[in-house]
Amino acid sequence: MLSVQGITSHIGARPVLHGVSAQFQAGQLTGLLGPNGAGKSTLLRTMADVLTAAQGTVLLDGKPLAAFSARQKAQYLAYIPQGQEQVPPMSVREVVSLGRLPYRESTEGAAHHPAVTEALALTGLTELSDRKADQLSGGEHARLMLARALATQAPVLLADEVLAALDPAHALSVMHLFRAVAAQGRCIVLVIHDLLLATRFCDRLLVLQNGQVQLDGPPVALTQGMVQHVYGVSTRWIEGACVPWDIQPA
Ligand SMILES: Nc1ncnc2c1ncn2[C@@H]1O[C@H](COP(=O)(O)OP(=O)(O)OP(=O)(O)O)[C@@H](O)[C@H]1O
Repeated sequence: MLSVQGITSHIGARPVLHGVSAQFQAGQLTGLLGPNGAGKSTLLRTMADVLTAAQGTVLLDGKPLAAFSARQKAQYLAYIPQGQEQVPPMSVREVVSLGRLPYRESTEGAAHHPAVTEALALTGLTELSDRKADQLSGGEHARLMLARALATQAPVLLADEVLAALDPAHALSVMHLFRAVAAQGRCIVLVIHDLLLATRFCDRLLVLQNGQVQLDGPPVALTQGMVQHVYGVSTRWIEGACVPWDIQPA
């Protein structure tokens, strides 16, 4: 559904990605892992067409991104950037309804579109629908951004560290939600630092280090040696999930 071929990126003179290639299938939840500065957000932004690579191609259903109009891309790709985005002084429901913009629905129609109501329910925001969006807590804001992305009904969802502000219950609920959304046939790429949740919930892990792919495979391929090599931490596997255990002595 979505693939990157030989992506090489520079930010200023600094090389960030070096010939990254990968394929992301419909119905698959991929965890994009790697240490701080590895290039995960840069790769995601390139796939979202926010950044243009110096070399390489991003293909959607086999066609280069450039072959799609801006509106087609907005209908096809939902992107949640890293960090807390400033939201307009609108209600939670109205901000989620902005996810319908690529379809040019009327403001009134969009606010009551079934996809908006469903996205609010799936992210546990129904009761906050009428609250001012700029008055939410960090975790509620993260779920709002996810709800707006889900309201697009885009077949590809690119999410950058959406779990960072979530408490354990909401983090688990969002991972279950991603699984359910992937089961509908959507393609999800999630930048994630939580090894336990990544190995427990993702179908596949793509691990970047210094702008290069270190691993592309199922969660079980993330061996203790690989984690030690990439992050410098020791791990234990508990019930099929990789748990960071201690920092390796330098
Ligand atoms: N606007 C920018 N100007 C200069 N350097 C940048 C810029 N954005 C990113 N970089 C650099 O590019 C490299 C990759 O950044 P990127 O945000 O892709 O990493 P990441 O893997 O997402 O990291 P993190 O886990 O910390 O979010 C880093 O060394 C970063 O400092």
